Amino acid sequence: MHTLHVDLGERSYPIYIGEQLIDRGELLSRHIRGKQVAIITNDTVAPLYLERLKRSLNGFAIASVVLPDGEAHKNWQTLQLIFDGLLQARHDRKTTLIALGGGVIGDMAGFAAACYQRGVEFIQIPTTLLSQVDSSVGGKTGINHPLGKNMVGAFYQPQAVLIDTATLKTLPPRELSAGLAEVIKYGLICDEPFLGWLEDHVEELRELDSAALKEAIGRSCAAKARVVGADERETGVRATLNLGHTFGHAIETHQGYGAWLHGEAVSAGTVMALEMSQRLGWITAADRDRAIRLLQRAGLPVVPPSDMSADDFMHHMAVDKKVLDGQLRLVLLRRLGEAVVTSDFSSDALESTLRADYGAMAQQLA
Ligand SMILES: NC(=O)c1ccc[n+]([C@@H]2O[C@H](COP(=O)([O-])OP(=O)(O)OC[C@H]3O[C@@H](n4cnc5c(N)ncnc54)[C@H](O)[C@@H]3O)[C@@H](O)[C@H]2O)c1
Ligand SMILES: O=C(O)C(=O)C[C@@H](O)[C@H](O)[C@H](O)COP(=O)(O)O
Ligand SMILES: [Zn+2]
Repeated sequence: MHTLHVDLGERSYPIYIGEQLIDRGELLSRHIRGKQVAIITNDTVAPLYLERLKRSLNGFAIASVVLPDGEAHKNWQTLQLIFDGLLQARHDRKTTLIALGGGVIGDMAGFAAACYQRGVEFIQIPTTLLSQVDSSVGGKTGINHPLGKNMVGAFYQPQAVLIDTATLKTLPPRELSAGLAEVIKYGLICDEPFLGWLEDHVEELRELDSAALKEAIGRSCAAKARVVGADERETGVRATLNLGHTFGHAIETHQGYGAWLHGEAVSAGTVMALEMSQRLGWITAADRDRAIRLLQRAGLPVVPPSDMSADDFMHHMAVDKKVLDGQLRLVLLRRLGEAVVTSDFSSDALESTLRADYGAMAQQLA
């Protein structure tokens, strides 16, 4: 087992990475204050891992809340089911919520923990690649609004993150690829050597090679912990973790939550951010194409949905959380391995980015 730390003063916590950690009850127990535990999961993950987790929490009074699966359920109605379950089981202020699942479960369970009786503790047990490399770390919790992605939520840090890499063995390949979009993001925004490593190991990752997975998850979590430790509430550098997300969230909202996976939308959005960075003369066409090729090799879409117009993008991007005083800010690349958050671009540059022929670009590189 490998342990990393998110350094946030009194809100600091460990990230444990290893195989079969779900069975390590003694590790989890260190982070549980009271006698009550509520496991929040969904109807896909529950049959796979819920009983094992319950067994390893021997001695605690355990309630479980099994939610309907999917991004389309990341909303108020589903959140209410968590509160219903906690109240029905008479959970008090010393209860600990455990999020067992992907990013949807982690974001919702974390938000429920932030709200229930004005705040109870929670632990993340992420079971998708995306949640292991990104969403379980950093304390962004929340739900979607029909008008915008993750528009209602709270910054609320977990007590611990327990990453059992063996859970990835049951993950569908499409979901694994979606997670790779966020892994590649770290290379692009802050770690160019990692990008080179990913170019050498992307096939191994897709084949679930355990050494490669451990390396990719460890390096991704270390990057995320570093950024979050420097800027917990996104007043500066943390916004670089949003590379590709302004375009990507527009895709997710416009297509209907769940039609495009988050990682898929981030991948196409990253291509748009690369294109814009190239149009501004910050990266070369060769840099852009290098990154697009890696996304393609990861099994990710690199072309935005054909039914989305430039106006559709502008409409959804206007509610992005990085918009300040009505001004759109985007995460772009100064070079591969260095991101900036900027509003320093002309409307022409944005317009031509939205109208670029991504289909032709993808075909040429495939
Ligand atoms: N809080 C953050 O910092 C942050 C960061 C990135 C993404 N997110 C959010 O995370 C969500 C996406 O997360 P995701 O990609 O994990 O999607 P997800 O939570 O929908 O999980 C993907 C699918 O995999 C299933 N699944 C989970 N673990 C499994 C396993 N081990 N075996 C088989 N199936 C399994 C799920 O039931 C689901 O069907 C989005 O809502 C996104 O906004 C949040
Ligand atoms: O942790 C962060 O900060 C991120 O931006 C990570 C993103 O991958 C993630 O999708 C996040 O939920 C997006 O945040 P939002 O504030 O744009 O909703
Ligand atoms: Zn993301």
